[in-house]
Amino acid sequence: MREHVHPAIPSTRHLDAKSGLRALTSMISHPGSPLMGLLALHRSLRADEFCLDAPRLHMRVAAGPAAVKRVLHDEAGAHRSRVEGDPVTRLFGDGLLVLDGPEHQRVKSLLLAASPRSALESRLQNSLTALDEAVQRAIAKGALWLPDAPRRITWRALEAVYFDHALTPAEERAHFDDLVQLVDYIGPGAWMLTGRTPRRPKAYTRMRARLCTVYREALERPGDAPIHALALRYGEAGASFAVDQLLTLLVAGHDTATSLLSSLLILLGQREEIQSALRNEVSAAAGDGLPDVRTVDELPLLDAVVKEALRLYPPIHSGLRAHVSSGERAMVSYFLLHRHQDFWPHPDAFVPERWRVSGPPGAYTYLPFGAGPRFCPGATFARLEVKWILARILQTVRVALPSRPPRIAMRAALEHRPTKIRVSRR
Ligand code: HEM
Repeated sequence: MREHVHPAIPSTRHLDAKSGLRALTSMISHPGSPLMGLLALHRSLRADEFCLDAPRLHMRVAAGPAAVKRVLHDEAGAHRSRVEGDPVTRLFGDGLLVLDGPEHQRVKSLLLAASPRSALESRLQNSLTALDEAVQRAIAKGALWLPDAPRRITWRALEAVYFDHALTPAEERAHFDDLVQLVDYIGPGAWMLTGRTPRRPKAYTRMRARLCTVYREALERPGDAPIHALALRYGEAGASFAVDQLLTLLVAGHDTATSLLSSLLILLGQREEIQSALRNEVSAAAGDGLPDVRTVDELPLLDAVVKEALRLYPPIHSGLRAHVSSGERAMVSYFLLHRHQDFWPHPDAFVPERWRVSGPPGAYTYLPFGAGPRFCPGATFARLEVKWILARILQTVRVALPSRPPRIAMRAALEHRPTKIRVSRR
């Protein structure tokens, strides 16, 4: 195994011309994207930790288990989550993603305590009729547009379960573009090279105002959703802080599930035989009616397919950190880790069967939800909702890709370029 514990870390500056050109070409041409370029770099440098060096950019990339463990776990206290003034900080204010230290711990514990698996399961189960309406509306048009259709569905699920709020079609129409603008704002961009943070979009003010209203409703109407735990703890006086948490949950929670659902639909559109086997599995367990959340969660092929999609296309492709004293930026690349050729046979292929034989090939080789103090607090909910939505889609329609698979883009989450998935009733 190649691990650099006290490394003289190789850098992109050390690339020979041929490898550098290959990585560059991969970044800008089909089937490339910055992520595929990063993969090409990783394979060229043959190192589990390396530096990306460009004018105004110096970033350490952790891409092997030991290097990743060091950043996420062993040296977690030496890293801040965010850099002052970057778009994530400007958008989420004091949101969980931005907070560090004891305040981070407090908010995270509160949210985790308010979202035990049993409560998530029953809250999701209670919102299935509304969720199904969104699924049926999306497929009624004879095609599923990615990423818009999954975005609408997962947004609804998130608000129902975490905010105890039934998103109305009018609200959805009024704020869908706002949601997209917020996601666009925090994606990697020229600001990483220029150091100049773009202005916050107007959508920020509109979405915050909407979330303030949702929060006030929760203050007046107690319940057991995570929003009620925030309301109980922070009340009216701490409304601004609580709304920072809601905005964080909204964006972090729906954009990732959108990405995963899009990947699944694309992969199943390409692999008719797996799609068909999955449909049989769902039908055998649930017939044609609305499946039960727990039943769907326990289906073995569905579980393997979701795990493999998360490996191949981890929605959060990277975790960014900044070293507390040096300010040096570090990137944990979940994408590179999941396609590491020393650990995964056929790393770039979609092979759900690998999960039916065994688990991940070692500690810190498979981290779709991160690890250490900043692991994802929405992991359980994400798995439950995505499995259910996918099962419901497959119960109702066949999905087919019209042409070759779309390119992937390195946005806030990993995103497939806009794609039309044809659907036909079974
Ligand atoms: C398939 C869906 C999801 C995936 C793959 C995913 C993945 C991740 C990963 C990898 C991290 C750690 C990032 C890092 O290392 O910097 C993370 C953090 C986070 N996720 Fe998720 N996530 C998903 C869904 C959700 C949902 C549904 C929610 C909310 C309900 C959520 C809320 C968050 C928050 C708030 C953080 C920051 C945690 C912290 O900084 O302590 N995520 N997620």
